[in-house]
Amino acid sequence: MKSSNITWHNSKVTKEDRQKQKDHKSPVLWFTGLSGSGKSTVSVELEKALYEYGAHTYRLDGDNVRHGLNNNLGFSPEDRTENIRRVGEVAKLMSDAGLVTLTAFISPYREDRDHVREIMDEGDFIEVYVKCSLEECEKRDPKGLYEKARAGEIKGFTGIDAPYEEPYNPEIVIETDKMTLEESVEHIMNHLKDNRLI
Ligand SMILES: Nc1ncnc2c1ncn2[C@@H]1O[C@H](COP(=O)(O)OS(=O)(=O)O)[C@@H](OP(=O)(O)O)[C@H]1O
Ligand SMILES: Nc1ncnc2c1ncn2[C@@H]1O[C@H](COP(=O)(O)OP(=O)(O)O)[C@@H](O)[C@H]1O
Repeated sequence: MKSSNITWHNSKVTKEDRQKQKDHKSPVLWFTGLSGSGKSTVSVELEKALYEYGAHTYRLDGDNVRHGLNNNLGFSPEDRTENIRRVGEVAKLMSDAGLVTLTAFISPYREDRDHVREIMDEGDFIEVYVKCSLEECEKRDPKGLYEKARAGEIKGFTGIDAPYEEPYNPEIVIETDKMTLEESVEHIMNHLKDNRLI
């Protein structure tokens, strides 16, 4: 809810100043996909590749942010929406700070991802659909959560008894059940270079 007693205070250093200083743009690469699809694995490798390329970057991850900023949120539809709303605002601040910002959240609801897109400056929001079959994600089950969900020990688990709404027009699709980790990272790096973002 907006309060009429809060007024925006402009800085003397602009987002464009910071991008010029860093010699790259500051897009938000929004990784979305099922649990176990590879959001964290790919974004960690991409972060390293961007760093070695000389870009200033930072990565936000669902598992990590839920230990701190969002440690009061669960997995109800409302809590997931609030999780994504908060992370979207933080990612916007990081983009404004001139960082190539990577976010790795299931972010299952189209409406929530579209809201983040809308608050970003034109061209800053790059939706990266980490596509992987539920069958493959369950086979991987890196944290044993699918097994717990199937056993009924976790209720409302994405893909099992909670929905995942696939992106309609993501800027990038990486199929981690068909592409190697290296191929995924290269594909994203090429997209960033081709679009003169880094
Ligand atoms: N019920 C339920 N559903 C889905 N995921 C669950 C759940 N409970 C815990 N976890 C673990 O939390 C990680 C997902 O957190 P996110 O913040 O990315 O989820 S969301 O965007 O709010 O939907 C997710 O991490 P990733 O596997 O990295 O996606 C899970 O390990
Ligand atoms: N081609 C691939 N790309 C990314 N991850 C892969 C690939 N093949 C297998 N994996 C494995 O899949 C799992 C993905 O887990 P994780 O990155 O935590 O996914 P998420 O963050 O989407 O939950 C990891 O154990 C990773 O080693």
